[in-house]
Amino acid sequence: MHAWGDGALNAAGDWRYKGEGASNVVLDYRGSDSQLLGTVLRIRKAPLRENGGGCAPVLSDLERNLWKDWPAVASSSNEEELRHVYVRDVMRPLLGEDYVDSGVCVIVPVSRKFLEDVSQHIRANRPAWRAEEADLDFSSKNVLAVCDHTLFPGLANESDSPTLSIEIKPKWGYLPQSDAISTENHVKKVVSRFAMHQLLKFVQGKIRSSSSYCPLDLFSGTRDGIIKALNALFKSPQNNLRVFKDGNRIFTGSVDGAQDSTDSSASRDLLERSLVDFTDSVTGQRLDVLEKLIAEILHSSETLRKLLQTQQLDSLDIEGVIHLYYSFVGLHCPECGSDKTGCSIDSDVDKRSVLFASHHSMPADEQRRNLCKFLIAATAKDCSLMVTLKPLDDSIVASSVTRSIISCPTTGRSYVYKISFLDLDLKRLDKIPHYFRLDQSIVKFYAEHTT
Ligand SMILES: O=P(O)(O)O[C@@H]1[C@@H](OP(=O)(O)O)[C@H](OP(=O)(O)O)[C@H](O)[C@H](OP(=O)(O)O)[C@H]1OP(=O)(O)O
Ligand SMILES: Nc1ncnc2c1ncn2[C@@H]1O[C@H](COP(=O)(O)OP(=O)(O)OP(=O)(O)O)[C@@H](O)[C@H]1O
Ligand SMILES: [Zn+2]
Repeated sequence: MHAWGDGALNAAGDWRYKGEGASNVVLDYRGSDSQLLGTVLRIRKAPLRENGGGCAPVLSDLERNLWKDWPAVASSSNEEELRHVYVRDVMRPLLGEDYVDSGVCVIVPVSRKFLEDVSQHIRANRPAWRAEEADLDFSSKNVLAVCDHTLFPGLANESDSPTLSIEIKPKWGYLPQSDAISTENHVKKVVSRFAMHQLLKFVQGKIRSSSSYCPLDLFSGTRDGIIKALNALFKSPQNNLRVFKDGNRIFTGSVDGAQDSTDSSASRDLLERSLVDFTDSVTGQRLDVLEKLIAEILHSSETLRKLLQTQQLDSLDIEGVIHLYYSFVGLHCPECGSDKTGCSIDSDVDKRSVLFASHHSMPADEQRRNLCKFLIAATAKDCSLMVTLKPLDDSIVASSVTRSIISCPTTGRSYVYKISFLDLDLKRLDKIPHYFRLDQSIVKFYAEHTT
């Protein structure tokens, strides 16, 4: 990767808006320095209105204690270093070295002027609702430079065939079964978190219609389940699916300002047309072919299984973890039923009071390790997976011997592909009360509106 010197980032105009989430804006390089092609910058955002949910720039004393099993994480001195070492030391060993490229991540110093220029330059490309909520964090001294996973660096010059990238944000792939879940919230054990959250998002006006995508299908371990999930994602991409062609976003959902669900058939038609040089099939069938091809790749790979295992590190559920949190931070637990249920005749409440008392009296180190597992799982429930493919033609056969190759189950055409995880940021300890409130809102709202 490029040797970044002081002031390597001067020309804001060389960097193009590629996308953003709640916390970061990502730019790809469009300038003339060939060494920077294939690099993206990931720049932290800061909320425009302080909403009380903002994070401290680096770890608090409590968090340093929490993460002490990973010394480089605990001693991080700035946000970019924290992100980098958390991916390298915590997430990469869990998800697999082949799919997490923390090795080619560089922390690059930036000036305030560069960040301000970039902010101006990308304004028109940002979805209005994102721009109203946050701008770049102009106080950042560094940004992260990482590999652009929508491209195959090195293969671009060898072949004219297009590179396609499918980015999926899978969300929660399992149903929690913890004893800490109250009887009144039993629905959590049978309905996916994603489906329940859709209802709340719809009423809050965050989505225009409910998606039929079910993460349980994606993580089912079956080809048919994966195809069913992909089919629903293409019909209702929301913020769970994006497609890039040669690094340019060509398909997305409402989060990026695109039409959603019932309106997305027009953009699906456009996508079909963009696939003309990618699959060997006729119009009307290309998306089907693509879905089966992606399903084949995901089914034959260990990535979804590893991701699910990492999500399942949360075995106590937030209804159990909230008690560990209050003990760990040394505050009175406002959620605990133990002081309110003395006269209860409900045996579920009694049983759970005993369970929560045992959470509060758990040895501090065990509490700490369970909190770490919960937060690691939270990262795995929010990250994205990018599958990038390129038709394998004679010009790249020779250079692809060490790469993964898949044969399309419908057409037999061969593709070189890679799978990468994105957005493996650390979730902060002080977000746990928010997780509890959100969980309760989602499940209560769902229960009220479906019974
Ligand atoms: O809480 P959730 O499940 O809604 O997830 C949030 C995401 O909402 P989603 O439901 O995927 O649309 C949310 O995504 P959007 O902003 O809705 O695109 C963020 O990814 C957020 O993470 P962070 O604040 O960047 O650390 C996510 O927060 P975390 O829960 O991962 O901390
Ligand atoms: N290394 C990369 N290569 C190519 N595209 C990327 C890369 N990293 C991020 N992107 C694009 O930028 C978008 C935003 O990045 P990212 O998911 O890291 O933001 P975030 O704010 O952390 O997201 P979230 O809202 O999930 O917390 C991604 O959805 C993806 O489309
Ligand atoms: Zn408690």
